Parts: sequence; structure tokens; C-alpha cells
Amino acid sequence: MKNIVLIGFMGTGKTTVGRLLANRLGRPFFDSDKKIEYENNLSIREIFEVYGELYFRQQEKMIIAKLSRYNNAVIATGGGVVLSFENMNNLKRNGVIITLTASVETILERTSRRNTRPLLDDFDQREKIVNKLLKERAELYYNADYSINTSSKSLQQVINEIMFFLRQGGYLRGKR
Ligand SMILES: Nc1ncnc2c1ncn2[C@@H]1O[C@H](COP(=O)(O)OP(=O)(O)O)[C@@H](O)[C@H]1O
Ligand SMILES: O=C(O)C1=C[C@@H](OP(=O)(O)O)[C@@H](O)[C@H](O)C1
Ligand SMILES: [Mg+2]
Repeated sequence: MKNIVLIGFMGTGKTTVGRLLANRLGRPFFDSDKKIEYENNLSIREIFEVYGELYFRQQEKMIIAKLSRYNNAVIATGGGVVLSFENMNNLKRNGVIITLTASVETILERTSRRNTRPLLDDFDQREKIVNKLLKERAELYYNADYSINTSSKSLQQVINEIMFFLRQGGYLRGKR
């Protein structure tokens, strides 16, 4: 069975939704950021600080290539995964790609809960940075089989919508 892959901007809910969806489906769950942290024995923040973003992107590429060889898994990616064609080609080969989106307001609210995202460190400039990155990436997030706007939707609603899409598309082979 194909992997279910969540892509989308920071704060759209990939990590949280991915874990819940995997539980619901009884499938293994992988978060590429968590894998990178585990393999480097450093947090994402530390990796950015010590080695820089380029190194992080290289690590991300390696992990995505590995995860793409799995079957039947739910995979949550980091928001920048779309910046590499190689990543997207790997993920698409054996995965159904679902984009989560959210309004700028929602993104700012959700990403301010925990300060784990080095790209959004400059508190006074956060809105500007989010808008700039969204502009650069918006088109790349269209590269998916399905897309859900998660603003003002509960986690349960998002999961239900994904389940509906997966059933309709025959991605679950009749399983709940
Ligand atoms: N639909 C939602 N409704 C309310 N809160 C949400 C929703 N989706 C995600 N969140 C919350 O937003 C924050 C960021 O979610 P996260 O899963 O880390 O996003 P991502 O992995 O896409 O950056 C978390 O605190 C999470 O609980
Ligand atoms: O958008 C990005 O470039 C990033 C998103 C983060 O993941 P989330 O989208 O899960 O926050 C994480 O991979 C890193 O901080 C870079
Ligand atoms: Mg995440």
C-alpha cells in the first residue's frame, strides 16, 4: 500500500495530523524532522545553529529518500520538503501526497505556541517572513493529490476529511 504523505507550510498541522491519522489507520508513523533529530542527536534548532540550513536540507534529502522506500506508512514532512524536486519525486513514487494549508493568521498563531522553528525566530518580523516564504513556496504546495485548508477546522475534522478523500480515491482498499 502507498504511503500517505503530508506536506505543507509550518504550522499547518502535518506532525500532529500525521500522528493521529496513523493511529486511526493502524499504520506506522514517521516525521522526517524527528528522524533527522534522532540521527543527528540534535534538535532541529541545534542543527540549524551548528551546521546551518544547507546541512539540514541535505539531511532532509537523505531521510526523505529513505522514508520513500517504505510502504503503508504515514509520513509527515517538514515545510521545506517541497524545495527539492528530488524529495517530491521520491515521495510521489510510492505515496499519495496531501497538502495541508492554513491562513497566515492561523500559521502565526499555531507556530507561536512553541519556539521550535529556527526560520521564524525573529519575533518582530515573523509575519513578514511567513508571507515571504509562503509566496516563494505556494506553488510548490500545489504539487499534491489533494489539499485541505485546516484554518478553523478541528484536528478531528481534518482527519475525517483526509479519511474521506482516501476512501473515495481507493487508497484504503475498503479498510477503515
Ligand atoms: N486543526 C488544528 N486545530 C488546532 N490546532 C492545530 C490544528 N492543527 C495543528 N494544530 C496545532 O498547531 C501546532 C503546530 O502543529 P504541527 O503539527 O507541529 O504543524 P507542522 O508539523 O505542520 O508544522 C501544534 O500545537 C498543533 O497542536
Ligand atoms: O518550512 C521549513 O523550511 C521548515 C519546517 C519545519 O517543519 P514543520 O513544517 O513541521 O514546522 C522544519 O523542517 C524546519 O524548521 C524547516
Ligand atoms: Mg512538523
